[in-house]
Amino acid sequence: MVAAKLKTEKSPVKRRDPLPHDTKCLTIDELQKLAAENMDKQTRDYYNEGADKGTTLRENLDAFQKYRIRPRVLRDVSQCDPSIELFGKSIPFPCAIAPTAMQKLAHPEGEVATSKAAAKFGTVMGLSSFSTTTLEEVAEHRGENDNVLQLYVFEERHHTEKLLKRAKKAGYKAVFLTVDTPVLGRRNCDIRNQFTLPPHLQIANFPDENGNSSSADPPTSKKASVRFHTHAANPTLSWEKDIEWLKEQCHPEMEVWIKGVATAEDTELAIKHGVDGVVVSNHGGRQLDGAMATLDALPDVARAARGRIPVHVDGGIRHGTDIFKAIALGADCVWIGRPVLWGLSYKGQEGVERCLSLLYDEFLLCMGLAGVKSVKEITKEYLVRIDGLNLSRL
Ligand SMILES: Cc1cc2nc3c(=O)[nH]c(=O)nc-3n(C[C@H](O)[C@H](O)[C@H](O)COP(=O)(O)O)c2cc1C
Ligand SMILES: CCCCC(=O)C(=O)O
Repeated sequence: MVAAKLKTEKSPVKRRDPLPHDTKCLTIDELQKLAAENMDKQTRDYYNEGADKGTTLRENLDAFQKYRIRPRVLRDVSQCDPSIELFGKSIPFPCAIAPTAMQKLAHPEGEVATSKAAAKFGTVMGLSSFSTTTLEEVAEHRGENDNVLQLYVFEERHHTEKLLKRAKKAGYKAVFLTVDTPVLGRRNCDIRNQFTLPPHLQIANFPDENGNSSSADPPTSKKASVRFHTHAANPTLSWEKDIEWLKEQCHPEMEVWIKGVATAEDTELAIKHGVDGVVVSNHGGRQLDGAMATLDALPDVARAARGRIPVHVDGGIRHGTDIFKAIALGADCVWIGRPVLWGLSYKGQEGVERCLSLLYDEFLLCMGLAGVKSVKEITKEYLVRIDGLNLSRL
């Protein structure tokens, strides 16, 4: 009698309606295989490769296998709530869409399809500066959703200034300054394939003097004002010179986050310089090959932040249990890069929804089976680390 009464007093947790199963695509690994069938070699290589020998790309994935979950039982998990708050709004689970460039290579609707999927699902989308759709067009499809703009601060500041004004006007919530790209990582497949955007696609955010969007021309071309080969990397960026400037351009309308932090020292500096949040990232293993896996870097960053700013992480997340482990090691939220591109390539908007939905279902299942009812309950108490044959508590 008492138990029944207690149950009715609980506020019911609104769960997402599950998508009907796609029996060909029940895991992110299957999604990757299905996507590969729809991409040409240049696109597949560009999306999937890591820098140099691919060590960091592999370790981003493998790092999750160093941990196992310590499930607790008899906890009444009938009302699990996987939602969190991001930018002051509730999102269904602690997972958002990382910015990835040139999404029309994956699907003709490109970034618009991703924005629609994010809106329908209710999570935040990160848009790359090097998108094949303008930031305004992407924003038109975001519904009630928040989007953030990933930023490369170019040596010619005026390009960045213009972009920031447009982002503010279009209602972007934050800019994520990518800081792991002072020089461009070595991507051997792209070199071999002589990677370039097909002529019908443009880097849409940077029109040339005649108002035409720039294409990803080879570096020899003089046509475009901003080209990703020449502009993504900016070796001159520094804490002192650029962060203050960026905050002046963005605040108070847009938050300033730093994407690509890996150490406690840089986390301290980020806080000292007044940034609003950090993303532990190594650019999906596409920049410094031999850098730490992001999951290995995360605990140090989270310890240094001491809850003063949010700490997010990306890299190698391919299953709901990976999200659980990242949260347990101190992340407030994770971002996913390649799985979204695979979803896009598989079925456009529907494929991205499928990708998010698979991860959501897996995460919710993991919470229930591990015995936690809310995301804030997920702590390192729920993990053990595997060292050879030994399991150690954290
Ligand atoms: C094809 C591709 C393009 C990317 N483009 C950008 C970009 O324009 N800006 C950026 O900051 N990060 C970019 N990233 C990195 C992602 O934002 C993210 O850090 C990474 O993909 C996370 O790892 P995951 O792919 O294993 O999830 C890109 C990643 C990929 C795979
Ligand atoms: C070439 C740099 C822009 C896109 C990017 O960040 C990536 O491919 O990782």
